[in-house]
Amino acid sequence: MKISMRNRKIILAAILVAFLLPPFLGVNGYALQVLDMAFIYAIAALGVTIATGITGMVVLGQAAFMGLGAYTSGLIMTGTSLPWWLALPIAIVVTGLIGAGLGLISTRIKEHYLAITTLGLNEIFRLIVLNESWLTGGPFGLRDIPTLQIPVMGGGLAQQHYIPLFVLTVLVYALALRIYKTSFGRQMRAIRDDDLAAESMGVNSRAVRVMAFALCSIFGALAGGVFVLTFGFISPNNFLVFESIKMLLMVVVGGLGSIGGTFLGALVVVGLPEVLREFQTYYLAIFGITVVIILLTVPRGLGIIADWLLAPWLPGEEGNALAQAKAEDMSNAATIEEEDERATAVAVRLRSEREQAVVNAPKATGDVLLKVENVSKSFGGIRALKDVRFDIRRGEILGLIGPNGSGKSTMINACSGIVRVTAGKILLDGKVISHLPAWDVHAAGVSRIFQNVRVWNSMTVLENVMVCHAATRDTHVITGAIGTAKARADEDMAREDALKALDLMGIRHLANRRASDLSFGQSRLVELARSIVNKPKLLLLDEPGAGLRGGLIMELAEILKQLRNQGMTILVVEHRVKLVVSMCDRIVVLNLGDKIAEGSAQSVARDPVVVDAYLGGKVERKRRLKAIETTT
Ligand SMILES: Nc1ncnc2c1ncn2[C@@H]1O[C@H](COP(=O)(O)OP(=O)(O)OP(=O)(O)O)[C@@H](O)[C@H]1O
Repeated sequence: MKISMRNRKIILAAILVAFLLPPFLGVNGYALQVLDMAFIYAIAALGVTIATGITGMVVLGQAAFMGLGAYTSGLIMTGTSLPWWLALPIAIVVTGLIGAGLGLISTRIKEHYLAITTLGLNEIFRLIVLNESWLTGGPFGLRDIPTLQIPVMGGGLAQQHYIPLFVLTVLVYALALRIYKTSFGRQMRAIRDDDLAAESMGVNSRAVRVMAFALCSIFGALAGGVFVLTFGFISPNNFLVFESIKMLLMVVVGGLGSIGGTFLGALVVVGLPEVLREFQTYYLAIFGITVVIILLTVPRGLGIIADWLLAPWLPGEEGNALAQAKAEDMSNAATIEEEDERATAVAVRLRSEREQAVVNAPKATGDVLLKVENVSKSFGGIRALKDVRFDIRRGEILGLIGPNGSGKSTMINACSGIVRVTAGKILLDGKVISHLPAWDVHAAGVSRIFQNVRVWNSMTVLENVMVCHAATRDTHVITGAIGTAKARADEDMAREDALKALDLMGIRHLANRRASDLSFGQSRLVELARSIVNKPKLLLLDEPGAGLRGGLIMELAEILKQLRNQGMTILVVEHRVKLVVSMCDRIVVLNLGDKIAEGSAQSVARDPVVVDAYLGGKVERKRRLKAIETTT
């Protein structure tokens, strides 16, 4: 049974209202205190979800950020006469700045090294707090910090804080959901799915990682500050490495990367051990077994429930892919024959459009757009490129061919900023780009597709294309989340252009489909749409026809010609000689890293050096045989 988005909103509203009821139903103070704790941890764990689940950096030091926020606000309140509403923001800013600084360092560390490094943060924090006892109270902690009294809520502190804490948690989660959908959220997810593809599509992975780290620490500091206001006492034991691991467990139980799931994960990890306490010495073992059962039965964690409920606020019509939605997608998926028919129809449409447009098409000016000047690239002892030089003229399609291992992909990677050249330089419009990071090369006007399809699988097709649009790239995470008029206008522009690019590829109908559910050919077209949405000056294509069938190859050739007619310059690596000859104005041939020929398709095809390189010495052997035959 499919429940509509409207009904899901109603169910969620009912659940939220139910959460407000316990203080009015006579629930005891201890249970309320456990729930208060769960809300605080839910806020801190959300930081881990942003850094680890959404951006893909394994952060195991969240307890240290939580402690930093707690101690900073506690010290301000006890040491000065500043009220909590000033102490808390100061603690958040201080922790956020420290988090951003650590984030800057962490961009140089990846995967498990980052996990180990951030694990060390807990110990560094603990030792500082223990040793600087003149300030922190050492092992005895900070006592008698003024708690937040809200007498109007009635009852003890746990009761007084319950509703404000729940409302704060809902607001923080709503903010995170907004960030998730903004340009910044898309960039975080693109980095997690495939950082190399993200960087070469213009995402400044360094800046995004630093900001994600800062956000993680800010959520930790907020939780720490609220912890102080709720309990009025902190000690190093509240922020041990075990707490960081507990928060990671909340994120995993909640389904890595699921915002709503993190809340459920926090409820389970904080609440379940308390429920199981009656089993005394066995309660932790039972808790562990329950968590394992949850993860075995629902590998995507409790996020599967939360994402279903939050689908109206998640990207794409269906939110995160549920089994049901996936099944529908599969049944809607086109058969191979239908796909071929559609591709052929698009190719025919594009051809007739091109024939009509060709009269008005901007002519190739012939001036040099990209200059490859004596470029060499070595990988250890392997010389992938040796002193290669050629030009790409504005408005042409230049083919780059050569046998396997001749250096074609390396050349494309060098032109797109993914590999640094060992010698020589590459200039775009007279400016050197070979020393720039990939995202700056993209901003300069160079876009690309990869030899193996590299779409961002967890995102929708539309989001895949919108990530690459420059208009929203610089939108700040805060203005994006607030939704200022400019941020909204940029977002609209990016969406409109992305839909146009999908239209050109004939796949607009797939806009809300998750990229992981696409066929190979469809993914290729998404990659192409992604690479042209920013209207690049130069498009680099590394074997765009690889893995495509007849109809799609025809469509691809038509699309490329169409793009050329619109004034785009294209460098294409392709093995299919027929495709190269039909598309390219000129061809450059590489062999073992050397440029061995350059010219029109016909002249290159007749060049004996090229034929020899492709046939591996057969020409020479034939010539010798012929010489022997004539002499005998
Ligand atoms: N990252 C790398 N590390 C080490 N060697 C590399 C790396 N990338 C490429 N090479 C080597 O450089 C040479 C050129 O490789 P490249 O992938 O550029 O060739 P290609 O012409 O694109 O080949 P193919 O047509 O098979 O894709 C090969 O010998 C390859 O093994």
